[in-house]
Amino acid sequence: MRLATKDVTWAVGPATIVDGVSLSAEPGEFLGIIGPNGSGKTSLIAMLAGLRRPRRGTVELDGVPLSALSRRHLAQKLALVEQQAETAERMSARQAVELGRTPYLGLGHPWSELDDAIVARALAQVDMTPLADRNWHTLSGGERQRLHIARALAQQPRLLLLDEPTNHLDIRHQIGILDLVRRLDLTVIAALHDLNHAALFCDRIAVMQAGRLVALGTPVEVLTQRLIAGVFGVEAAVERQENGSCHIRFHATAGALSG
Ligand SMILES: Nc1ncnc2c1ncn2[C@@H]1O[C@H](COP(=O)(O)OP(=O)(O)OP(=O)(O)O)[C@@H](O)[C@H]1O
Repeated sequence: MRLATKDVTWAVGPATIVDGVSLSAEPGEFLGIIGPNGSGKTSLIAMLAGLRRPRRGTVELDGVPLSALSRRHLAQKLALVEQQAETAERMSARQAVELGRTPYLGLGHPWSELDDAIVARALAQVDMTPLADRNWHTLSGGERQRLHIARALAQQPRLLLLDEPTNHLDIRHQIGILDLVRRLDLTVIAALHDLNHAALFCDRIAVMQAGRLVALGTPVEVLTQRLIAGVFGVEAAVERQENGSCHIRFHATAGALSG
């Protein structure tokens, strides 16, 4: 499934938060979005998910404007894992994942064994089967994050939007989740903070700075010493890997936060 934006802009009062971004994610592609805190990644993802209406510009799924799709239809195509999604409900881990089946249920479509199987598979994919009956409120931040991802997988979308999906995860699960979503036959768009994860897993990377898209290309094209210094304000050496990817080595700089 292809998702494309044209000139999307979002503003709060006079402050432009996302400024004229045009990009596309092609079917099966893993597109990373990187950029400093406050550069507009979450705001852009909210527009890509149809949660926020652009003040200007369009977002299209396979050529159809998001605004033309019903919420139910959109939820069967596209799943979002938000950065800080919480639930106040008392529910088990499994019940949290079962919510992913909501867009498929209704009159004439009651819960079935197939739904059970899809939920069980999603729990297994994120390594949460052993904790499936635990109460949500007793789970750690990383376990909850993995359940959010399982809920999105249970939604069986064609396109997965992830806002910092590895937040809270230990290194094994960070790599495991990114590897999992890369292998699925899905279009994936993910905001990532770890530039080496972006280099390792993304087909292409979009770079946001102060609301604007300032670079878009393969990891090797985008992750240059110059771009990292210009956008993130840190010194780094970029090493080319034998497999064609790159690895970034950051230099500790005294007073990096003092501007
Ligand atoms: N509803 C809002 N009202 C006012 N300002 C907002 C609102 N939503 C976002 N912003 C501002 O817009 C800017 C972009 O925020 P956004 O959350 O999109 O950035 P981000 O790149 O995802 O940041 P982070 O890496 O910290 O998650 C920030 O300066 C934020 O304070």
